[in-house]
Amino acid sequence: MRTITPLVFALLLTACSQHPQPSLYQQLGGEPGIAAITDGLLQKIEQDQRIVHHFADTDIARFRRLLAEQLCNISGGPCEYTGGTMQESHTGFNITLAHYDALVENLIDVMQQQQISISAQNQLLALLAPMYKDITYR
Ligand code: HEM
Repeated sequence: MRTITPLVFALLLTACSQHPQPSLYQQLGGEPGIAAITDGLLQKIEQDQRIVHHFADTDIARFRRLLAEQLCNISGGPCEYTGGTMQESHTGFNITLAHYDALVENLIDVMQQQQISISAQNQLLALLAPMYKDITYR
């Protein structure tokens, strides 16, 4: 018994350490979760007078597809992002930091409504935050 107990303990420890943490993609609800976040964000943008004008000439179906691809890709999901770079896609729109903050505020509201954990929300926001340099004042 004395020799078996440490062995069992070691095996249990190994099993625990090999149990993977859910990826951010999984924490966001996988493909259906990201589809719901994207749709929710589009609805919020549509109602937000601070930023809706930027999308007046945008092909919304294409934007929806590319945004979902990008959220899937950066959160570790099995998707390829097929859109343009953030810099080229946002050039000429005169997007300010206030516009950027408005969009992020909408995204947080949507994630809150979808009951995404605060930890997962923060992980996604941390991935998006550095993009502001490529999106604003272009
Ligand atoms: C974290 C922030 C953002 C992310 C991740 C993001 C992501 C994207 C993606 C993936 C696209 C499609 C790229 C393509 O057309 O190839 C796009 C396009 C676009 N984004 Fe953003 N975006 C962000 C912030 C903003 C903000 C703050 C605004 C304005 C308030 C904005 C306005 C637009 C517009 C108008 C388009 C469509 C451009 C067109 O019609 O060709 N985006 N964005």
